[in-house]
Amino acid sequence: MVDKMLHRTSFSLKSDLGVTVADGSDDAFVLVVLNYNVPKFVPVLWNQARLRICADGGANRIYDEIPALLPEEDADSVRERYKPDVIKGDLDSIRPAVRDFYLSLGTVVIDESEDQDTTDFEKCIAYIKDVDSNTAPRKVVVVGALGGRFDHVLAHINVLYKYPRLRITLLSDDSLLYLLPQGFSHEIRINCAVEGPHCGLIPFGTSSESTTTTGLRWNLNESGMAFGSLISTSNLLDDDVVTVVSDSPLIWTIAIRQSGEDICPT
Ligand SMILES: Nc1ncnc2c1ncn2[C@@H]1O[C@H](COP(=O)(O)OP(=O)(O)OP(=O)(O)O)[C@@H](O)[C@H]1O
Ligand SMILES: Cc1ncc(C[n+]2csc(CCO)c2C)c(N)n1
Repeated sequence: MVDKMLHRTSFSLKSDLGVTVADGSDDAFVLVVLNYNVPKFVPVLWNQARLRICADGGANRIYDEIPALLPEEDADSVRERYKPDVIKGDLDSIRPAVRDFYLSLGTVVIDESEDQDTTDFEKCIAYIKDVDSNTAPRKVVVVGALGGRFDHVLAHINVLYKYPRLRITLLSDDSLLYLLPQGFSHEIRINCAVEGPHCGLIPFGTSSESTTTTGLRWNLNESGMAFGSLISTSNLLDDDVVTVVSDSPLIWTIAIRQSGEDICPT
């Protein structure tokens, strides 16, 4: 009997209640900001996160783009309110003035320029795994993770495979994705306020000899999947619960619902 792993997108992207999810709650998450387009809902996510980490030049994005997303507020007070807890990386992209601004507010800045074998994103994930002492479930939401340079995007997906015990969600304005690790049966509870209806199951890295799903328009029934033959893209939700059983780790991806699309499938 394999254990069941439950997946649920518990964050909200729509309304800013100004509430941090309680530390220790199953829904608590760490927000990681990368150096790519900041999605418009980042201020909302920021307020729900228990810890906020910028990967090197991700700090420039917060400094420059959050005030632009909140144009009715004074830019300097927005910058003081949206202060990263930690900035980590090889620090070749953060502007000195941005580094000094956040240092003066008490942000912890960690320079690992001697490590040229792991990306700034992976350095942030290593911080969460090894340094963050919070005992809450290690859920991580990463923004600026999809789109942009293709080698970076592949490195982001590789980190999911390197840290299968962290529950890392990569997020953009259009999609989210996470790993369904090998050795579990997976139950994905759809949060229809945030995600759907287009979705996919991708055998990155390793092909699958046998995958079985329920809850999709085009289910797999002990089907093989591999690049060069079948991968499941442009699939659709047929239920608010999707189950996946596979002999391989798979990437689950689902569209972010755009405003105006609020229809749950059942
Ligand atoms: N063009 C891009 N597209 C997608 N992701 C990016 C892009 N540029 C940076 N990132 C992400 O943001 C993180 C911080 O980026 P930064 O610009 O500070 O450094 P970099 O020198 O490009 O990245 P690294 O030092 O990690 O190779 C990177 O580790 C990567 O995860
Ligand atoms: C085989 C191999 N390929 C590429 C790099 C380059 N690299 C990978 S991560 C990183 C750090 C970027 O901040 C750099 C420079 C390497 N080291 N080893």
